[in-house]
Amino acid sequence: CTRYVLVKNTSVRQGIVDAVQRALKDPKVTSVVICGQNGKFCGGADIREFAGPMSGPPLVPMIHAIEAVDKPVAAAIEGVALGGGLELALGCHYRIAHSKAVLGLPEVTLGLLPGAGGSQRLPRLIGLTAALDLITTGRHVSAAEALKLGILDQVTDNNAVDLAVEFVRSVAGQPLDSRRLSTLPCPCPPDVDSLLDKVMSKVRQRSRGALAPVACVQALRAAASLPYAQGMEKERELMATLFNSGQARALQYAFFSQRVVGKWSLPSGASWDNSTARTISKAAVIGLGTMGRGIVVALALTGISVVAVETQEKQLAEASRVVPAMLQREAGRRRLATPPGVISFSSNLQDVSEVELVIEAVFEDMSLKLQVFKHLASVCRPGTLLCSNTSGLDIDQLAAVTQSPGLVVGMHFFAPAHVMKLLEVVYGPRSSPEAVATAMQLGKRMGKVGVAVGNCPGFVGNRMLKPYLEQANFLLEEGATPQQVDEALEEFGFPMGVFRMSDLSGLDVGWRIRKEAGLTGPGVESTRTRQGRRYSPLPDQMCEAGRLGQKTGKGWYQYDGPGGRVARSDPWVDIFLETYRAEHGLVARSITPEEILERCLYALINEGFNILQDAVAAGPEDIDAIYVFGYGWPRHRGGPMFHAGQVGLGRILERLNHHHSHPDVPHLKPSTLLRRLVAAGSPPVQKWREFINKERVHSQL
Ligand SMILES: CCCCCCCCCCCCC/C=C/C(=O)SCCNC(=O)CCNC(=O)[C@H](O)C(C)(C)COP(=O)(O)OP(=O)(O)OC[C@H]1O[C@@H](n2cnc3c(N)ncnc32)[C@H](O)[C@@H]1OP(=O)(O)O
Repeated sequence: CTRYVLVKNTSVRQGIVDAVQRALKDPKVTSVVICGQNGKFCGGADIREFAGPMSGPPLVPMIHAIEAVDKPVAAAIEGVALGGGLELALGCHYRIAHSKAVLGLPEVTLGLLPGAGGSQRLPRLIGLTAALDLITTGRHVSAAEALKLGILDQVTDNNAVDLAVEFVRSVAGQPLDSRRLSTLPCPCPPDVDSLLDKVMSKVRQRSRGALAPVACVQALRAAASLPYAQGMEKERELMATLFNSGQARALQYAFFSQRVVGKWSLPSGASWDNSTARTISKAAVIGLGTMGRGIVVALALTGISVVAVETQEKQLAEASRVVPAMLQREAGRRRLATPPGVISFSSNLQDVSEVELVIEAVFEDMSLKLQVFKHLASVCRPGTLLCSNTSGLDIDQLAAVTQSPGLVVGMHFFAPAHVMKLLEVVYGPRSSPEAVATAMQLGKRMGKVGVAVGNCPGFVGNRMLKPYLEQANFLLEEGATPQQVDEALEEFGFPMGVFRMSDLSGLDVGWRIRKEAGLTGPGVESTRTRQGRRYSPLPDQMCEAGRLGQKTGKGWYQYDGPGGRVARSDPWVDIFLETYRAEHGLVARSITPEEILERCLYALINEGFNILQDAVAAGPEDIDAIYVFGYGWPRHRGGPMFHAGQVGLGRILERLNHHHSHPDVPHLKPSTLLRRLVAAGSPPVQKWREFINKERVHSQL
């Protein structure tokens, strides 16, 4: 056995082709092991290569050549075998892995399918049913599961390369025909067509307009019904369509955005690589409503000891009963044998005196939060980090009532907090880099996508949501129905339209915020202009009528009683809207889905540009990650700012100008940043950060 070292600076693909050819020609070589460097087999193709023409030997013939070799070839899998990496391993005759290795074909998450033979070889190896699951979800599997599925031949806790070498030596000279997956039939269940139809309708429903999952099922149908060569032809055709689709570009952008946001920076120059995070082992959560309970579970799942405090006895009793069950369920879902963290419940704020970090999650009311922060400042030992789960209140105001404002940050979770991936980490002008670094690191430990954002009403996500909701309400005034608006947004790819979503979260949430802002409530005149701007009192009137959404069984839709989930249109709402329009002298007009999308989405995007201009978000990737991970923006559309680039900034500007000039559709004044970008020739989204920084230096923003 000779070890050929792949020369650095040569592309991996070229290196493999050369090494295999040399091994073939070398009579001393009886068998071949392909392994990776530094304990990692292969994470797949370099996604950045997809942006331009791919150079070097193509993967498909390379894998065919390996499969055709007449000496046994084994893949020794350590670390990861993902995408093209697993496809390469499938071309080998044997696969041997370390027990900690992770395998998968995640191409679907990048808008692609396993296009180097994976869609044809995997079902031939593990059967159509299991391959459909792995390929349409892109999920990663452990070595143990891969062994059970038949992807792997052996798994070891010791050195996988040594075992693979020993193994291929032992099989040298044995026939290899049955090991060449391309030559095997695809094991299928008897009712193959009905299985494929069922999976197709499931992925269509789940993926809401995404092309790749559908193409994956089509490729697997080919594997089930066609000879290998024709199946490969189908795989190539489907891959070519996906490869150049906007969706693949959007999903690949989303992959990198998720990683870019981890490299946070603050306007002060502090950043992820020059700030030190504290490692938290004891934390407290104050307030055990829906959000607080989810946060307790999220913390406990990371192994942190949590003091869970609730001063209302009834709420405390309920939380003490519900939270352990939630923890157990979530630990089971994550396949953890026992939940690692310890939770203690208390009604006494004094009990948080020994923790290193507190997350306040009480009712969204500034005076209450100020009271809690004052109390915490007196109870906690010096140096304790104080965080608020506020969804939009002023972090700086909270920091001002403590002795160490530098140790105060926002940690804005999204419901349910133990499930949703997004975490907005909100820094105020006085938040220290250490506090931001600690909150970001804690978020990462909880498996969240943390995004550092500046302090302004609503931060990033909810600030952008405001103009979106506002336009949706205006559209109702002008003649649309809640169903029409929701259908347009769901067709775009949102899991739920704006009105169905409002019904789910409760209409009273926004009502309370508007009351606090003095926009509605006793003594406020019922006009369509408030505080100098067009205002729609429609959602307030719904609340006044007791229609708070799903919880009351009635909202923009009707449900089968309080807590019902299935939304049905409600003639009451139609009459309510007609009466409202008549009272205000409004004449309903017909509104197209295009107008609904432009008015709602471009309003939201425009606010995104304002946020970038105000340096509340460091870059477009931050906004896009927030919308994809927290607000249901369809991932295959990249995020609102990426989408703006795909539509064309000139087009967005033109449509905003159009709607803005309409006398009854104000608030859509295009942002200065959008205008400056268009004037600069609409650079791609990846260049906006640089552009904004330059504009700022030259005081153009
Ligand atoms: C006319 C057109 C005709 C078209 C016809 C086309 C036919 C062409 C056929 C082509 C066939 C191609 C087939 C192959 C496809 C693929 O392989 S697609 C890629 C599949 N692989 C993946 O999706 C894996 C992605 N990566 C991960 O899941 C994780 O990164 C990891 C490997 C599990 C490691 O995780 P972790 O340790 O947490 O590190 P990260 O922070 O995630 O990553 C570290 C840095 O590495 C960068 N990175 C990771 N993977 C890739 C990648 N595949 N490509 C490029 N870069 C990658 C990541 O961005 C991080 O970078 P920094 O942020 O700069 O540190």
